[in-house]
Amino acid sequence: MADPLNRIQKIASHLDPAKPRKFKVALLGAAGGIGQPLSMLLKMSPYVSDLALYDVANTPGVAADVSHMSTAARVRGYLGPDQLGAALAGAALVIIPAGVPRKPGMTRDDLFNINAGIVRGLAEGVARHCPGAWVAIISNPVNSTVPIAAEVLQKAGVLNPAKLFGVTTLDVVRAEAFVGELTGTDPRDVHVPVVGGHAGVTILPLLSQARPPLPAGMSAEARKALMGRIQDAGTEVVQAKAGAGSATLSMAYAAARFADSCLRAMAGEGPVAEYAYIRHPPRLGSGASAAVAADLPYFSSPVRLGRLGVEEVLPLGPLDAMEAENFAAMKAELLGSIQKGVEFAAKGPAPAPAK
Ligand SMILES: NC(=O)C1=CN([C@@H]2O[C@H](COP(=O)(O)OP(=O)(O)OC[C@H]3O[C@@H](n4cnc5c(N)ncnc54)[C@H](O)[C@@H]3O)[C@@H](O)[C@H]2O)C=CC1
Ligand SMILES: O=C([O-])CC(=O)C(=O)O
Repeated sequence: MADPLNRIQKIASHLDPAKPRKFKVALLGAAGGIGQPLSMLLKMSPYVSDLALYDVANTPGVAADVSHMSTAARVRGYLGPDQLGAALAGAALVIIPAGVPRKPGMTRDDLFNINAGIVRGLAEGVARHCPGAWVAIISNPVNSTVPIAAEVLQKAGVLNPAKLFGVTTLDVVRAEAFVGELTGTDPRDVHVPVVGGHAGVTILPLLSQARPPLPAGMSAEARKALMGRIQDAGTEVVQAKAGAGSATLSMAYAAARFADSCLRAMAGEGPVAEYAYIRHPPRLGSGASAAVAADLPYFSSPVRLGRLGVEEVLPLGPLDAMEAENFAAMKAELLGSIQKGVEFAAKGPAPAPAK
């Protein structure tokens, strides 16, 4: 068990009293199924000085409601494109869950036609109003929306791949929950790397690296079924909600956890270990990550976050036969989704000017 005094000293040695420890966070899509509970969780964060809640509908009510919580973060609501600039100005972290969710029978890619344009417009706003911010994209299909945002930021000359993330934390959270249930362990003590992308076969849980390990007697079929459950967990929720949307509460939990990692890293408490869908290489990484990058320009990877964003991309570690087979199977789909996003950003109609 870590010595708490050592931990405090380690944190203190990273802290620079001249550097800020609280930050403005802008949440775009704040009135939605994810946005509302995430607003509440962000209002509880000790790292948030200002919480800007932006949406095209209903933000005055959400902001009024959340602002009555007796925590320190100052809350303001922003409604519609005319107020996007004010919501973003000064933001250190922008979280984007804006867009439509799936209904039963749809794939995440079926959301592309609507959500691609939404993310492009909001990324334009980031480029104009807070070009140095960290940007965390939740809107699906994440495998394509992150490349779209990257292209928009690149065109504007402000892309820093170390600060652009697709949020895949929900996949990690689910793997922790399911492995915890299976092994009778508190999920907070479970560690399962989940890499790749955020749709079906592109979600690759590395169960061979699970801690605690899966039961020794677990059959290959049972391991495959567990991998399949993690990959299809989003669909499990979509079907259970039967037309009323997709995961919102577990996603808000996952996004709050990812935001906490980003803010702790910004505050100088790094290195903070995370998984996120990033453009490779955000920095010159290890040999292993460079090898991944050669084939797949975007990949959800184990990373270490510091003040400047992704400071290190860690190797994936050894894959067993089932994982290696899945890795090979994901490549074509992931590359296709990345290409679709890049082409959309390059060829699509010019976005409406962000205000
Ligand atoms: N990355 C992940 O692991 C997950 C991603 N998602 C995705 O998150 C997205 C949001 O899901 P929900 O919150 O359930 O949907 P929702 O429909 O409940 O909320 C979306 C919100 O976005 C707002 N919005 C639409 N266009 C906008 C714009 N141009 N600017 C600002 N706000 C805008 C809507 O007014 C609405 O309040 C979906 O695309 C969903 O697929 C959902 C769960 C997990
Ligand atoms: O499945 C969906 O459409 C929403 C999502 O990304 C998830 O729950 O992982």
